[in-house]
Amino acid sequence: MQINDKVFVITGGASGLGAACARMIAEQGGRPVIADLQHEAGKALAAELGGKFVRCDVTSEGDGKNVMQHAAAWGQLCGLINCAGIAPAAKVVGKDGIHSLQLFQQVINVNLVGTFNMSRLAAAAMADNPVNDEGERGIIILTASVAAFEGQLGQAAYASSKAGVVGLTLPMARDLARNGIRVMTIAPGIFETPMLLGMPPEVQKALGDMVPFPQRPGRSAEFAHLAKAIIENAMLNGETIRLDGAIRMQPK
Ligand SMILES: CCCCCCCCCCCCCC(=O)CC(=O)SCCNC(=O)CCNC(=O)[C@H](O)C(C)(C)COP(=O)(O)OP(=O)(O)OC[C@H]1O[C@@H](n2cnc3c(N)ncnc32)[C@H](O)[C@@H]1OP(=O)(O)O
Ligand SMILES: NC(=O)C1=CN([C@@H]2O[C@H](COP(=O)(O)OP(=O)(O)OC[C@H]3O[C@@H](n4cnc5c(N)ncnc54)[C@H](O)[C@@H]3O)[C@@H](O)[C@H]2O)C=CC1
Repeated sequence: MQINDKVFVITGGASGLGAACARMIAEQGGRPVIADLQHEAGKALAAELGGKFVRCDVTSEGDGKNVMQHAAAWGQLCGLINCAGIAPAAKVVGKDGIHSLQLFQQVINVNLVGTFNMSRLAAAAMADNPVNDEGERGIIILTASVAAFEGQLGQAAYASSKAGVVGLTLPMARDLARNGIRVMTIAPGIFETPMLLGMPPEVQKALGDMVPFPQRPGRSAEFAHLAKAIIENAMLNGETIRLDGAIRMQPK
């Protein structure tokens, strides 16, 4: 799929990995539409990149439809990159007592249901595109996490939400093959973003030290680099790619 002059929606695009993807799309001559809750950061980045910002809660059908309408009004929507996500931590039974059911539902709702909501709406919008020389109409990238495979202590909600994203990848790719839309997932390891930097320094160091090589957190531009490769390689479909420096997370 070509990026130049095409519209790409990036959820969670106001920060971290999503912001890096919005920047990559702009650098490649594409038209990034940043869909995020963070109004100020989103508008500022959109202004810097010559993109657009649409305030959006990915769990909202109305917000998602509004994003796709803005995208379609700007040009040909050819891609969606789902980066919106939250990562609260709580043990099933911890010093503060039993894991909140509401918290579990919120994490699943944002990370899994929100990803599905935006993906189905983008797929419907892209299904009307003319095909390119590969027969493609669009590309959808989901963001999981290594926690989908090695969730740590306190990650019951987060890890299961990300395992759900991994599980969504192949059936959605199978469903959308007839529409010429590919679906791929990136499972990042430890990446230097506000989400990670919000953790205590000792936790950040412990995680960074777990990475065999390179022994450091990933950079957001490295995530965007893989997203670009996925967009441009028509043979990548229905799979989850770990981007993690060979980390295999320990219990804590
Ligand atoms: C303090 C850290 C804050 C973390 C904030 C979360 C931000 C997450 C951002 C992650 C970005 C996403 C990146 C990604 O996708 C890739 C990754 O996943 S990177 C890995 C990220 N890892 C985590 O997020 C780990 C999350 N888990 C935790 O932070 C901790 O497990 C948690 C804060 C949930 C609980 O910590 P803990 O200190 O162990 O508190 P506890 O409540 O479990 O226990 C403390 C202490 O209390 C006693 N106790 C506990 N349970 C009981 C019990 N049932 N009965 C009696 N006593 C109990 C006991 O003395 C405990 O001490 P221990 O040493 O554990 O015995
Ligand atoms: N930073 C890391 O180490 C890793 C991050 N990830 C995942 O990558 C994705 C991006 O994470 P980061 O860039 O690190 O985090 P971040 O916190 O920097 O960015 C997440 C963005 O999502 C937005 N968001 C949250 N809930 C939303 C909602 N309901 N609707 C719309 N936007 C919403 C936030 O406003 C924020 O701008 C997340 O899905 C996260 O779980 C996965 C593995 C590692």
